[in-house]
Amino acid sequence: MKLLSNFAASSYPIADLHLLRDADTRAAAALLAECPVMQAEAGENVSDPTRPRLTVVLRGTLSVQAEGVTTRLLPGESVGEQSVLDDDADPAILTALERSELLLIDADVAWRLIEESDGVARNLLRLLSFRIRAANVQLRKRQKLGEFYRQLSMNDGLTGLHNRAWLNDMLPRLVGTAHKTGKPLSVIMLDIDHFKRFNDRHGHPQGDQALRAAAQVLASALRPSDCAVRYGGEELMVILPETSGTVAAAVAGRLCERMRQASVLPDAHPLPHITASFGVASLAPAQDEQQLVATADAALYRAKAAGRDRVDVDGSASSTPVLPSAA
Ligand SMILES: Nc1nc2c(ncn2[C@@H]2O[C@H](COP(=O)(O)OP(=O)(O)OP(=O)(O)O)[C@@H](O)[C@H]2O)c(=O)[nH]1
Repeated sequence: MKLLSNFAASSYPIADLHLLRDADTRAAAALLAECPVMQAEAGENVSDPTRPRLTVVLRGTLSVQAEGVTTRLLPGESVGEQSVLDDDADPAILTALERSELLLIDADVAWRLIEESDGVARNLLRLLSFRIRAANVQLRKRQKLGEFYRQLSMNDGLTGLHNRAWLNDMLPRLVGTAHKTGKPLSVIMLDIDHFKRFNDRHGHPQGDQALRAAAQVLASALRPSDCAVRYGGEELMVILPETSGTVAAAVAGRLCERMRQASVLPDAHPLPHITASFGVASLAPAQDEQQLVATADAALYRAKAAGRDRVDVDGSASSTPVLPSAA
């Protein structure tokens, strides 16, 4: 930066400085008289990381970069108020966006301006209050964005169901709650039958469509307290809090039947259908979430081995084929 003059020798009126509006102009002029007026070139960094001070834009534009947010200062506006109040150097990066003229006010002069003029103190409070509001708005926006991305990262892009990351986060909590409250917790693992064959016959995009249809069957058949998860590939899972094994088996039977009836590719002739195999397990005393999933997986394996398109309930003697409904 190049020194142009001191403020007394410059032609800038005090009334143009926002911070000094309604201040006692004569007293302010006396205090500011020796403060330097500097010239900065476009792109020049004009921050001072060593000491607190006020920087007032007299001409040109200044960019202020702080905590990931960039703002522009126009003539009359200032930066560094908080650094003066904190008695600490301003961490913001100040860059001239064009050839600019700046008034630099050291912290001790800034304090005397505040102490000697109610107007300056009032302007400062207004300015800080405005900045707090702006910072709060930014914070709320970031929180919303963060929540949006968190939701996104917890959902499977293809089916819209919860994904494995969600499961890894939620299932231990649900298991913990079930053990603590003594209420039952059941899970259903299901896997689309012969899905490789479906893909080979109809194509991978149609396979994706079948997966979406299967997810839709789950989403439309469950209570709001139940959760459907894409466990991986063509394997899905349903979590049923406060649900006994008997009820979960009935739910699985209903899902098995609806899966068979689901309209997968409505425009295809003949209409392709999917079936799925289901394994049901309920949380046993002292069981953790991994053991619960492994138990449901074992039941699913038995349902596959027994002929697919059926439900196997852990602890029951055999897997149950679900008969087509009369309708
Ligand atoms: N279209 C599509 N296919 C997938 C996706 N994820 C996994 N698959 C396919 O699912 C098929 C699973 O095949 P397998 O594990 O052999 O099982 P399967 O053919 O369903 O046979 P069973 O489970 O024994 O009835 C593979 O061909 C995978 O490519 C997906 O996101 N989209």
